Amino acid sequence: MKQAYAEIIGSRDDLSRPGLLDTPKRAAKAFDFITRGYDQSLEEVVNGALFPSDSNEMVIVKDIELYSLCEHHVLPFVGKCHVAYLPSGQVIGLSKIARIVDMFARRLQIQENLTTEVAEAIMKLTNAHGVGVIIEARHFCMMMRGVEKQNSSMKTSAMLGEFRSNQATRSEFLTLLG
Ligand SMILES: Nc1nc2c(ncn2[C@@H]2O[C@H](COP(=O)(O)OP(=O)(O)OP(=O)(O)O)[C@@H](O)[C@H]2O)c(=O)[nH]1
Ligand SMILES: [Zn+2]
Repeated sequence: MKQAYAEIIGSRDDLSRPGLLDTPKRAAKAFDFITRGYDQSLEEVVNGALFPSDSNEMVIVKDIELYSLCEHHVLPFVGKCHVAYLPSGQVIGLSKIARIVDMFARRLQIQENLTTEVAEAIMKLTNAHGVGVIIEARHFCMMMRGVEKQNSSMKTSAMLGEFRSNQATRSEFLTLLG
């Protein structure tokens, strides 16, 4: 990876100037970090944090900040993720929802797939009656280059189980999000 960065940066600038000497190494380390989701698995991230519970009321975790990379341009898209689920006999550790979002975000992604992957993972793990995920994000490939729109954002949702089949559940989610 370091070699590849040296080639890319060297094609535009003088790699031997002091400011750039360690840049391929740093950039490789940074890329490794921001794509570390490839090295993680759901089991490892959740670490068994599922707890029996009789609660069957909606749980919402909102405003989970999100940093991902678009798979088309390898530029960041940045925003917020909101996750809701209807427990069925067990609840998941609160922080694990954010960890699951991070695991899928720290890969090359498109926003639609990221949204669905988070929803399906939580559904599968918790066996919930339903899961709803909404992501709103700004894409640097639309801001720094290309069409150069600074203020547009993209909103995507994935509704599974009761969030898809039951209009009242979906409405409660959207209302509670405010
Ligand atoms: N649906 C979707 N599209 C995305 C996402 N991230 C980037 N894109 C789009 O992917 C498309 C790639 O289009 P291309 O025409 O192949 O690439 P391009 O010439 O760089 O396109 P422009 O960005 O329009 O300059 C662009 O329209 C991007 O806006 C995403 O998360 N979801
Ligand atoms: Zn892009």
